[in-house]
Order: sequence, then C-alpha cells, then structure tokens
Amino acid sequence: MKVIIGSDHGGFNLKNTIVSELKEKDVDITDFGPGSDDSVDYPDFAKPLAEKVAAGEYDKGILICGTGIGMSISANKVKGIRCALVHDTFSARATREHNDSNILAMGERVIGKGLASDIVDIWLNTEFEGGRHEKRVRKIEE
Ligand SMILES: O=C(CO)[C@H](O)[C@H](O)[C@H](O)COP(=O)(O)O
Repeated sequence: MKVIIGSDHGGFNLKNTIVSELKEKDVDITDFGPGSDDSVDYPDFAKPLAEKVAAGEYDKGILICGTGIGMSISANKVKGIRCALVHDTFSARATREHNDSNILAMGERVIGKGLASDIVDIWLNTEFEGGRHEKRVRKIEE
C-alpha cells in the first residue's frame, strides 16, 4: 500500500512522528511536506495531495493541521476524495468500514501522539465492508 502524508505548520511535528513510525513498520510512506514548521497555507498541501490520491498515484493519504478541519474541508473539494476528520479510534475504524475513506485528517493541536498513532494504525489496516455501504459511497460520488 502506497501512502502519502502532508501537513501545514500546525501539523508539522505530528506528521514527522507518523512518518518515522510508519517507516519503522515498513509502510511505503511519502512525505509531501512541508520541510519546516514555517507558516504555510493548508490548502496548498491538501489540494495537490488529494489530487494524487484521487488520480491513484497513492492508495491513501494523511493530512494534519492544527485541528484537521482546514485540511479535511480542502481535501473533500477534490472529486473522488472521501476525507475523514478523526480524533478517536472508533471513528477511525468506522470510516474505513462504512465510508471507504481514502484520506485521514487529524489535528495536532487536538490529540496526543499516542492516540494519533493508534488512529493511523487502525485506519490503515481496516478494510471497507462493502455491502449496504457500497450504494451510499456511490451516492457520494454521484
Ligand atoms: O485549518 C486549520 C483550522 O481549521 C488548522 O488548524 C490550521 O493549522 C490553523 O488555522 C493554523 O493557524 P495559525 O494560527 O496560522 O497557526
């Protein structure tokens, strides 16, 4: 599975933590930046990253800003993207099983690193359930 991760300055430290952890677990992870915690605008990272996921260059994406909100709003403007803003493990599992979300958004100013790591693990390793959820996801696309 190919995964791409990006942030703004508000999510920079958590992004780096998640990158290190995923590399240790041999996940194929690409760091889309930024490369420093200088102030940047989250849509400048959310949009191009989401376009790469929508185009199939990556299987899944992770976006982190201060709250995760700006990233999720921006990513969901891209057709084909189902970006879920998640700050608990129940939702991490549910959004994969029910929504087949292809981008995970989180807020570094909202949750700690331990919970964020658990959310990423669950989200990356939970399959879409299909069944009754198929037609609902299709309706989102339509
Ligand atoms: O988009 C956001 C809020 O919905 C993110 O949390 C941003 O990281 C935040 O707005 C950045 O704020 P800052 O005061 O410029 O650091």
